[in-house]
Amino acid sequence: MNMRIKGQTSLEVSSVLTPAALDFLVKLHRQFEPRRRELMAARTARQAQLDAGIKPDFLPETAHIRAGGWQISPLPADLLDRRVEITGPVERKMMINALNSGAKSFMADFEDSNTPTWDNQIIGQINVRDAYRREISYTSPDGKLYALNDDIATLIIRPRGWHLMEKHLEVDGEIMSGSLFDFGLVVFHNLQYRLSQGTSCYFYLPKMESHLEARLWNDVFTWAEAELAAPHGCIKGTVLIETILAAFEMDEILYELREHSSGLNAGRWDYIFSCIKKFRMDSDFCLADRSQITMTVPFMRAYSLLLLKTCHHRGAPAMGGMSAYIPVKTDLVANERAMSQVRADKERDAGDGYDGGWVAHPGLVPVAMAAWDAILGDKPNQIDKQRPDVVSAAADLLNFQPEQPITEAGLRGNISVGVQYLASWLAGMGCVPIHNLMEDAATAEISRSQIWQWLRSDKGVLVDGRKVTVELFHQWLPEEVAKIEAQGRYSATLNEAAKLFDQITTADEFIEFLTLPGYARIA
Ligand SMILES: CC(=O)SCCNC(=O)CCNC(=O)[C@H](O)C(C)(C)COP(=O)(O)OP(=O)(O)OC[C@H]1O[C@@H](n2cnc3c(N)ncnc32)[C@H](O)[C@@H]1OP(=O)(O)O
Ligand SMILES: O=CC(=O)O
Ligand SMILES: [Mg+2]
Repeated sequence: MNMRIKGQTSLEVSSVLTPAALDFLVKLHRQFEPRRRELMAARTARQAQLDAGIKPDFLPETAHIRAGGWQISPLPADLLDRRVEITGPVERKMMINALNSGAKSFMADFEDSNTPTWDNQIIGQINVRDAYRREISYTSPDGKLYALNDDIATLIIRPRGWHLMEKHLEVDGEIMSGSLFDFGLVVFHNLQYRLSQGTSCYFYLPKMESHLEARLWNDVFTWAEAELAAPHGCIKGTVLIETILAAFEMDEILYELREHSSGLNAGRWDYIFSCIKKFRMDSDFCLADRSQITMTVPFMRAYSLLLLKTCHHRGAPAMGGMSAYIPVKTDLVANERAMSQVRADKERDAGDGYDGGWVAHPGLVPVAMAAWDAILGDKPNQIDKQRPDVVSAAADLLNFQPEQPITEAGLRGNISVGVQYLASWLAGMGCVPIHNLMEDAATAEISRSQIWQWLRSDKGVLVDGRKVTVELFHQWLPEEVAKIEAQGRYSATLNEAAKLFDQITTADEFIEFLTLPGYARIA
């Protein structure tokens, strides 16, 4: 077997990377890595078209799929009611808290909220394995014991996106895809066990840009089922629609995965990032401060309603995304503001027809539950609620408003969030509270890509008339770093984070994902 483990070895590593598991990963790599590479090259080619001013539209070659009367296969019983889904990194204590939170389902995250250090990936796999078997427990340094309740959330796993690699494992001299590594280990160690318990392995599939990428996931699922002697269609995947290009291919994505589909989710934060990234060279494109880009601005509303309509037409769950507001322990007024923001967000999604939505924190489960209970009552979901009234044309999806205000506070906020998040990420924590909001890789991407774009666009002008320039950025970057330093946060990684933030913001070429140069810097 031509394979090399480049990460540190330990008892934990050997318990995950057993000879049989490695054999499975090697086969998975050989089978699918060439197609993954082709699809990454196709992303680059598509970007060149966008840079040349060719606007995305619904695909003419798949019109027959959009017009067809097909539906996705029936859902398993434990995916019928997902009215509240909690999410969080694959950290042991948090996984126990999430499973016990009262939410119907829990997305354990190897992606946006996780720094993919070797340790996090391997320990995360152990935590997932123990959670599936209900053998997960934890004692905190101060002696508090964590164990599972009788009634726990259904576990759903989010592997890394197609662009991320696992540099600690080489097959035939090539480093392995992070998606295939995460997915492969989860199903290899757990699928047969889950089936023996009358359930299965369920996934969230992130950051796809086309239905051909969904076809690759579908083929990976089918291959894994055959290899592990599991019934075809038992693995299920919910696709995050979190890129502007995928919004034009929602029917096609559901169609590709129709025997493995458990619906779509409106991944709002990466979606906003994707809009900025894909139209970065469009002189007409510019978005206002990050705080202004809410779910009710025209292009976000068009996307969220189209997702809902598409899912229900195909008998698929439509899952809402995440408000970034989190409980504020130290300030009652700020806490009540956060709760009412989350309440409004969930009530809008539930009222529109969504079948459930994400929360970032156990303290938000009751608020979200109340919003869906009020609409659903005893029904598990509202997939039967059709939305023929929704018409989201290409022009609606591309109606990028508002362009203003861009403010000093918005620009400084983006610098502060970007640097703090990178400092945390480099220290191994992929999700943190900053300025009382949940920040993860997707929200931080918005902050840094906005500045890149404002620097280059004629429209990148502050409300007071000042143009956003490299000089202004270089004046405010050290000022914001000094404020973070004064709070004593992230001292070990702050300088490196500030340097990296400066590089990716001022680089001539747009860096596709901040986690790519970030990954080169972690062990
Ligand atoms: C764009 C996207 O991709 S969204 C999906 C990715 N993002 C996420 O999954 C968000 C996950 N959330 C989190 O990581 C955290 O809630 C944060 C970082 C936002 C806030 O963290 P903190 O400020 O440390 O939370 P806080 O101190 O209030 O935590 C209180 C308790 O709740 C637990 N907790 C907080 N969030 C979660 C969670 N999402 N899942 C499980 N437990 C949680 C903490 O572990 C802590 O437990 P303890 O009292 O037993 O020690
Ligand atoms: O993954 C979710 C998002 O909003 O991004
Ligand atoms: Mg995302």
